[in-house]
Amino acid sequence: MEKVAVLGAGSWGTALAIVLADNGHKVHLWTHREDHAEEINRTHRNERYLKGIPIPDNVIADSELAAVTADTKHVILVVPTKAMREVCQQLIPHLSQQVTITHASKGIEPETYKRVSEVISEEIPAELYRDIVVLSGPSHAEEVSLKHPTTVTVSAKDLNVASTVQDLFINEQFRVYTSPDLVGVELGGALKNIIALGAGISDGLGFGDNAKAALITRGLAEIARLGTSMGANPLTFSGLTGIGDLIVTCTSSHSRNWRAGYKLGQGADLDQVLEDMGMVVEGVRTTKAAYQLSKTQNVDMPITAGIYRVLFEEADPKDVVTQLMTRIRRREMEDLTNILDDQMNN
Ligand SMILES: NC(=O)C1=CN([C@@H]2O[C@H](COP(=O)(O)OP(=O)(O)OC[C@H]3O[C@@H](n4cnc5c(N)ncnc54)[C@H](OP(=O)(O)O)[C@@H]3O)[C@@H](O)[C@H]2O)C=CC1
Ligand SMILES: O=C(CO)COP(=O)(O)O
Repeated sequence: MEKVAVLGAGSWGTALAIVLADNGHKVHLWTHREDHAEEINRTHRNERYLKGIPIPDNVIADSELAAVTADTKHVILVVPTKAMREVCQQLIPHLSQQVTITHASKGIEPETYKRVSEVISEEIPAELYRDIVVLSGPSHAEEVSLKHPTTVTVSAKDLNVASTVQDLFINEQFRVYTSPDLVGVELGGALKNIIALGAGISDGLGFGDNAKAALITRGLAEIARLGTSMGANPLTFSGLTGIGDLIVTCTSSHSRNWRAGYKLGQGADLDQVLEDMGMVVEGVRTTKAAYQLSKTQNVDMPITAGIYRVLFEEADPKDVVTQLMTRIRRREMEDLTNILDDQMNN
């Protein structure tokens, strides 16, 4: 059994800490607030982030990074992507031996367009870690903490290191696969949040299952287009971290992205929605990043562009739906039909 440091005591950090504790590991859960650590240790609950869920005794919360990281080979980073650079910088002085860094955050940094593993590798000197692993897939913290069956994927440049993280987390309720496609796994997890905002907007406008299915399917098409242009394997998007996470986030009221979208569809103001949520809604920043990326990569992403206009240009969601539905007529599998056309003509 290992000592594992989990950095970030929100819903996902706490749920992953519980999985690790269930596997017999000694888990040190870092929160940047001393009163939060004290409350978790006293009540064995994290009521604000995971209501009513008991936290096992082998999870110890702490606000001191030195104590959390001492004698550990595994550091799990689970803070919102916005906080990732800052937390990495705080972590550096406490890394006395080479660790495996796993992150479970889902986002892309606006302006730099960096994936989370790229942000981590920019901040933490390479000699301080073995490799950077991503853990992603369809996994709402609320259900994981209830031990409902869940499947996720881990990926890293070195698949042997990803396998050690698979060993750490896997159990009868939490099945962990490995994948060699780090780029695809990270991008699928980040980009699905944009489409989940769209699915929420669609539901908030009162549309039904047809619209939702259209968003999921056409959303996947544009995620795969951008992803492959950035070096991902297109097959990854038909897996857990692609379509799997897209389905769970677009159809579940657990999803903060879906819930934020739902309120926007009903006419609420974005700042108010984010304030009321009290938890991270990663899709907002990632929409900005993906919208910028679609331009630099010259990739058509009409749904992302529409959601960008709703979030940042005060577009009326109803008008955006009309614009999407009245775009120039297309063939459905544009890339596939282009290939077939080429084959027929040669
Ligand atoms: N929730 C889920 O089901 C899943 C979430 N994820 C991903 O996990 C990541 C974290 O999400 P989640 O746990 O849900 O987020 P939450 O909003 O539930 O919690 C965020 C946590 O991060 C802390 N935090 C925020 N800023 C900082 C900072 N600068 N330094 C230190 N700690 C900070 C918050 O502290 P404070 O309380 O002080 O604000 C809080 O403990 C996201 O990228 C998300 O997409 C992935 C899969 C599932
Ligand atoms: O990524 C998630 C489930 O896989 C959680 O999604 P939300 O951040 O929208 O709640």
